[in-house]
Amino acid sequence: MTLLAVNHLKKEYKSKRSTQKVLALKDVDFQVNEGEFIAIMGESGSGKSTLLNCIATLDKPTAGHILLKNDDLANLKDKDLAAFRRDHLGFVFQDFNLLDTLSVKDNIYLPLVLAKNTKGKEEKLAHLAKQLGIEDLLNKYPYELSGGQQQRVAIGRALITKPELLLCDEPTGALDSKNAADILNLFDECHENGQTILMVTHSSLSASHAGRVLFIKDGTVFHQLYRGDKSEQEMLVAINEAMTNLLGGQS
Ligand SMILES: Nc1ncnc2c1ncn2[C@@H]1O[C@H](COP(=O)(O)OP(=O)(O)OP(=O)(O)O)[C@@H](O)[C@H]1O
Repeated sequence: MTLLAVNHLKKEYKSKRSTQKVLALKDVDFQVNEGEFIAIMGESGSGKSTLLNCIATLDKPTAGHILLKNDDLANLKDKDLAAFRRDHLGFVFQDFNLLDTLSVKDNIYLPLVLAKNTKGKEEKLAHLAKQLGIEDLLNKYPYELSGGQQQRVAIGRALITKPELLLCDEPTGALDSKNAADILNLFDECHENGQTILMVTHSSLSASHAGRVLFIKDGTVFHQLYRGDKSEQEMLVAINEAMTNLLGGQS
């Protein structure tokens, strides 16, 4: 079943200083099925973050539509956007974005507290903490943790509401290769548990964990690569080939 439909999305930015316009997205069109793990790749400036921000309702498209479970995001009123994000989306960013004044436990609880939906929070936390391997960290503070540990906590915070869609922007960008691999294995597990994931990344290695990779160029999806029966290693080779052929050598 289609969870997310991005229909002919266009986003134009008007420059503040000149009358020139920047066409960040020209015509982006794709669908995401429930349970898919999709990576979005493209050169710097190709519009990946713009696309993610539009899906996250943090930015408004100039034209086109985004539908989550057939509901058009354009119909959401500004005052309802924060609640929409809280109730339907999970976010994982490159720089973790945890609150240093809250313990790990309270960081993870935060979306439930904001949604006034704290019933059964202890069981939810216990389940996630086990899955994420952070059971011993719950009473610590973010500044006491390594980058990899902080990202685990951020994933816990993103997943505690059981969001329909997990949006990730360079989730391994600030991590060393060992921690990045651990986080990617966690995404694999989440995916196996049925979580739908959309991940923007520059990293072929990260993208090789996805079931499908969308390559963005000139404001459109100009190529898609399906994992199919390929191993991670074979997918990595295929992604690097696609990048070399289609983007002109970016790795
Ligand atoms: N708020 C803005 N105002 C004006 N132009 C913008 C704005 N945000 C993005 N752009 C422009 O839109 C285009 C796409 O930017 P975007 O950040 O989406 O690219 P990206 O693929 O995410 O790049 P990177 O990989 O470097 O993060 C770029 O030309 C950028 O300069």
